[in-house]
Amino acid sequence: MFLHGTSRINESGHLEIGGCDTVQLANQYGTPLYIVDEQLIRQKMRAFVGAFEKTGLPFQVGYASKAFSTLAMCRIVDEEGLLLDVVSDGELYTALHAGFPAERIYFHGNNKSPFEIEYALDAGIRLFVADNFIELEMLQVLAEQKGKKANVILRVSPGVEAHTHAYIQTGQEDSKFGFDLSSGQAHQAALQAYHASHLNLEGFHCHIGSQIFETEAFRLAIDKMARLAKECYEQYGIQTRILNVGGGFGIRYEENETPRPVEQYVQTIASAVTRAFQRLPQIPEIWIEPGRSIVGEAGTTLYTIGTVKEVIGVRKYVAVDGGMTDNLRPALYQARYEAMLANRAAEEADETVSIAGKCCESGDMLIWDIELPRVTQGDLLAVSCTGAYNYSMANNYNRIRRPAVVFVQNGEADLVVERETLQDIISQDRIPKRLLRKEQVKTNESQLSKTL
Ligand SMILES: Cc1ncc(COP(=O)(O)O)c(C=O)c1O
Ligand SMILES: N[C@@H](CCCC[NH3+])C(=O)O
Repeated sequence: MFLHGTSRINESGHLEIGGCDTVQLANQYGTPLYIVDEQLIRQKMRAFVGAFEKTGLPFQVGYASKAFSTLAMCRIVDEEGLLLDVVSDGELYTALHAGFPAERIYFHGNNKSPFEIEYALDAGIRLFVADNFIELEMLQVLAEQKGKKANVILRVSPGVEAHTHAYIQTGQEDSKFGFDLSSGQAHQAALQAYHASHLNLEGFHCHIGSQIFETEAFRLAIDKMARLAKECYEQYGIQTRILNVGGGFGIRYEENETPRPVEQYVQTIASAVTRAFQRLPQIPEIWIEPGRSIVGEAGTTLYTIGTVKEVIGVRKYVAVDGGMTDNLRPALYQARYEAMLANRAAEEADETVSIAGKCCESGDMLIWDIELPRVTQGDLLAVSCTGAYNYSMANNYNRIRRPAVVFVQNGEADLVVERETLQDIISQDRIPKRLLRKEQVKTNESQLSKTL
């Protein structure tokens, strides 16, 4: 397994992250356990900011909450001075509850509800990334009702196909996200927003997909967005003050993968924007909003190995105490991960096994064909690079409890999300009166009265 950030193999032959022995973490917090290397997160954020500072251009780095959102994470994003991208009332609530300043939060999403829009307007967020005509109308009406002006940038689908899994491509024309560029919808939306009495159009947004290794797709998208900005300026007098080019920068899940260094993505974006906007009155403030490239490599999931089944002459299945409930990505995108035995990290691999999850789904396989030392029940498996879209996509399939999350740094571990309890699993359930057994009626009613 490729070791990221502060991960190393310590003198006991155990995997250590942030100065904490993962075997001790497993004993203390149980498994499955998400371990997050706080120093690596901060380092990634600073790398984006530092790379932009070198360009001398106006910029803002945002963090896409969808990759991993908790109260503690919002505190770190705030301390590092980034903007925060949210896409739901839940992400907004988390941010505000963490004390994240509303004026650095902006709201994404292709189907924002009236409640979400009102909540965000009341909170006084920085802006909305408007996705479609119905939303523009809702924003105008709700802002007017509140006697406010809503700042907006328009999400545009630029018709650029990035080379990544089809389910995480978003910039192509046939997409559920954004105003289509080629049919003239984006121009029409710009005109509508510009003339709306309670909207303040500040610019444009595009996001071409996720886990992108090439830089060419970003350049192509920026060229198209600059053409849109130029046409809007020349035809309607609209000035583009912000150009948000999204996130999507690839990371190294497997040792043989070679994503570009952050500086290279930033350099490409900065020079593409400078060149493409040279005939316009001003270079817009460049925004990016990475998620995966900030938290992905910082996460490691620790599992306990349970059963082992050998299909003679075919394959050995090694089952862990989690699976598609804590990491949906292999089942959803055929995503590949690397792993090691955390308690025997220095030992040589001597067999090929496949790692199965514990859900009642044949597709619940975390890793096919991985080389490991001969495993036994009770060994600890550490799967690397699980910081992004793991905890945030975790679910309770089979009524499995979602794991705890610990942040580690300088030898200290802080529990930032508690493991769900069995009580949590039924906490939202209600039994209708007609299904209650006699002895349950009283308890249920007293519970209900407590909730009401
Ligand atoms: C609009 C938008 N911005 C930002 C992101 C974050 O992408 P990534 O985590 O690949 O950086 C996404 C997710 O793909 C997205 O849809
Ligand atoms: N959830 C996806 C990426 C996010 C897509 C959001 N536009 C993944 O795990 O890779």
